[in-house]
Amino acid sequence: MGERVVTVLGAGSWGTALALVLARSGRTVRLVARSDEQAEYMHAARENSRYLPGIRLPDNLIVTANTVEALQGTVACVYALPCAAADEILPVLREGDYTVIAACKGLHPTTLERTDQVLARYIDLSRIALLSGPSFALEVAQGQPTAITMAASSIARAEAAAALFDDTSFRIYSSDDLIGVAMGGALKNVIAIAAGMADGLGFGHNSVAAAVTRGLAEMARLTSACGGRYETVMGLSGLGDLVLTCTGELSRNRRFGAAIAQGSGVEEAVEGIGQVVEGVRTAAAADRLAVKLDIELPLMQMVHRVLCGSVPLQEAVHGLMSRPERVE
Ligand SMILES: NC(=O)C1=CN([C@@H]2O[C@H](COP(=O)(O)OP(=O)(O)OC[C@H]3O[C@@H](n4cnc5c(N)ncnc54)[C@H](O)[C@@H]3O)[C@@H](O)[C@H]2O)C=CC1
Ligand SMILES: O=C(CO)COP(=O)(O)O
Repeated sequence: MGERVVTVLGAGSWGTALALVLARSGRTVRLVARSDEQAEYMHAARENSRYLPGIRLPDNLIVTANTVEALQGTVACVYALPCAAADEILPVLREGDYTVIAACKGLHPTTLERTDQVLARYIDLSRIALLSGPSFALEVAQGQPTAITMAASSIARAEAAAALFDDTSFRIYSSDDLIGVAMGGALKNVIAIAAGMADGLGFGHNSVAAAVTRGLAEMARLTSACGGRYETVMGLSGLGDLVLTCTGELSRNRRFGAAIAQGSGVEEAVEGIGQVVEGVRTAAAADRLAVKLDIELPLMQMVHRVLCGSVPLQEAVHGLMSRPERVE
């Protein structure tokens, strides 16, 4: 199976890192960039200098901008683009029998759909898998030990998708809880924004620990209400990724929260980071889901209110801390 072709859509940080893992696993990898210019540059320089500078692209990793050609004869297609691009890109993947592995993390801000639901609008459930868990692209690209989860509608399908990645530094656990894995990856970004805000306000470790723990309770509540499993939230794709992004300096969502606390506007903070910050859209979705499902998500809803300017950050902190005390 060493010669099998895998296509990766998205030559940003995560797509490039996953393409590197697949190439190290012996696959022939076609990495699809957004423009011919970007593809030609990366292909010639053997580097993604904007997103992962200094990391060499091996010869079995081909960079192209032609999605249709890149999908010919492929056994799997990894969707490693921001969630916002899904409705533009996924129709191209409708035909074909290859597995589609979505590696993006977010909830749709208006339809409130999870990644697996967005995919299911275009692709048969038997072809869908989700890859999610604590995995900063840079560390993955550097070959540092990483453990992550592959979910599909059955364990056998998840294992088959996981088997494409055969790099010992990239250890994949399997799950048949698509809902739980999709929710964990999306919601941890909202809590990471809160943790970044606490940091930006000059608060210490106590506040981050509080955000992680109470954030986890909110993630479990919302995931259960949507039909996902509590144990999944406690695993790599939930708690694992939550801890990583709430504490790791590499997290864009965390850095975004810190920039907001230091006075940046939302657009300015995203621009400053220069990469996707999925938690902004997901905070809006979580806020609406809380209302729709009649459940309490104080931290996530407060993040959304701060981001849309309806509550000043200092007032949000006071509001959260002065809620009636309750049994844990
Ligand atoms: N970077 C990381 O450490 C990880 C990222 N993810 C997830 O992977 C997804 C992608 O994130 P990153 O690669 O980090 O983002 P990024 O900001 O590094 O790169 C995004 C790439 O998508 C391209 N792009 C954006 N909109 C497009 C469109 N409409 N059509 C074609 N190309 C488009 C951009 O040109 C860029 O190359 C996100 O959902 C993120 O949450 C998941 C795990 C780790
Ligand atoms: O999802 C990630 C790591 O698992 C990356 O998080 P950020 O998008 O916050 O950088």
